[in-house]
Amino acid sequence: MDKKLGNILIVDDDEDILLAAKMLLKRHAQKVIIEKNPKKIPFLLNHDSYDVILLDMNFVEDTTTGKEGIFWLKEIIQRDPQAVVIMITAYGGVELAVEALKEGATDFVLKPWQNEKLIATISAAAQLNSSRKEVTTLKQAKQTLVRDLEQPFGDMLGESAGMRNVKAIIQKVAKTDANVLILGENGTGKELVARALHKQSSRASKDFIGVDMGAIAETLFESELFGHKKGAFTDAKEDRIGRFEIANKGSLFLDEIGNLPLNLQAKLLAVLQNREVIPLGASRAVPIDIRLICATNMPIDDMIAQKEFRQDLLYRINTVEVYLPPLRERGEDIPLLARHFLQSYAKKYKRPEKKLSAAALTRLQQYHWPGNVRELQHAIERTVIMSDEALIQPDDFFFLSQKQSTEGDQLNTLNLDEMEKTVIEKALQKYNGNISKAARELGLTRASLYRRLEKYGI
Ligand SMILES: Nc1ncnc2c1ncn2[C@@H]1O[C@H](COP(=O)(O)OP(=O)(O)OP(=O)(O)O)[C@@H](O)[C@H]1O
Repeated sequence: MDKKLGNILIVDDDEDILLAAKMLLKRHAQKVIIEKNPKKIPFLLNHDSYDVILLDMNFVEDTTTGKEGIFWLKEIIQRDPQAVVIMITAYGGVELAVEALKEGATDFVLKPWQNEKLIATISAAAQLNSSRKEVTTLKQAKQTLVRDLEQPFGDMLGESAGMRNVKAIIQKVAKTDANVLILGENGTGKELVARALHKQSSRASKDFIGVDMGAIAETLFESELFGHKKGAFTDAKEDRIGRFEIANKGSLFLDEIGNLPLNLQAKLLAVLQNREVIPLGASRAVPIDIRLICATNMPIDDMIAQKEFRQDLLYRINTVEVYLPPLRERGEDIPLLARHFLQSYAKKYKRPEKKLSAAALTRLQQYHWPGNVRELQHAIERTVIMSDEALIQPDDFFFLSQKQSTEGDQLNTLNLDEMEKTVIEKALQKYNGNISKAARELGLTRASLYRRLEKYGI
């Protein structure tokens, strides 16, 4: 028999009613839970989720006014505004029914009930519940998609040997379903490559869903990726679908994969092997069909040697590897990128288009760009806003390293890590410890800056 009524909870202080309802409904429902004592309602709500709740209007303490029923109805709705509650009463005056409906009840049945009528009422309520769930799921999927669409995403520029190599790999693998791992420092264009892979793949008409593992609290990784059922943990107030499910049939981009803790690496590996996810608190697995693209700026081979990253997971995610060289190693791309950013920011800020003097260009090519293309982009953006001249001169650019030298506070090391640490400290000093401002100045995301603070113990 089709158990389409789902999970039903019945709360009534009349044991005969409870047993009769259970006998009748258990043939149509997946599970029927009965309870005599309404005070158990909070406990029951915390421990399971119900598609429909049948609630008596009158309990022994207050037999006719319906106040106790309304009180428990409010309790239920407060805990779960989506709950579908049908009130039962033998004293079902119209007024009481209307009051219950106003308080959020879905429907009303009178005792003694006709079996067919009761089933029809519950069936309609269960359908309403599943529509509500569907709407919530769609809303969540839409929010994620809108966020992704809002991300700036343009063409990938660059004619250096390094960039030509990157574009050639993209062309070869985009059409396959091979898992791709993109390696490169922050701001080198890893996300751009991931999007290009999706755009040129057979999944292009489906979704590209990105997850920045560096920006999610460790405790939320699992629910974010795999989803959860209501009640799976304290804050799980409603079902939530994970990014794997949202990306189904499309591409899933896991940025900063090096941040995934070891226990979750094992779970991710199982998902990739079995091609299905089990949301937290769920008993059934959901099949998934995604193309996985991962990226990291971390030295993944060192992490494997240190046993911080699983070798077997690396083999799963790096069928093809794409390496993005840092901008300082592809200086010939700088003029092209700089002109492109000059043009787009002039348009964005409605400023007349400026040109770069030869000296300014040389300066850009000599700088070491720790924040790579993102830093160049921000440097140009600032110049477009600040400079009034049509021809941009070297002094129109502000770099952290320039500031240091004019302050007589030069870096006395050529060790990249030490340089980076010093530059980060300077940026924090400049902005009185404001992470967002320092990150923006450095051309890093907040998450990347946090990781570096941890790395250097700042
Ligand atoms: N080759 C390129 N052509 C044009 N724009 C680029 C190029 N590479 C990077 N960008 C731009 O630079 C910025 C940073 O790129 P992206 O976010 O892809 O870098 P990332 O390596 O993923 O950074 P992170 O490691 O910090 O997440 C974006 O605005 C992107 O559009």
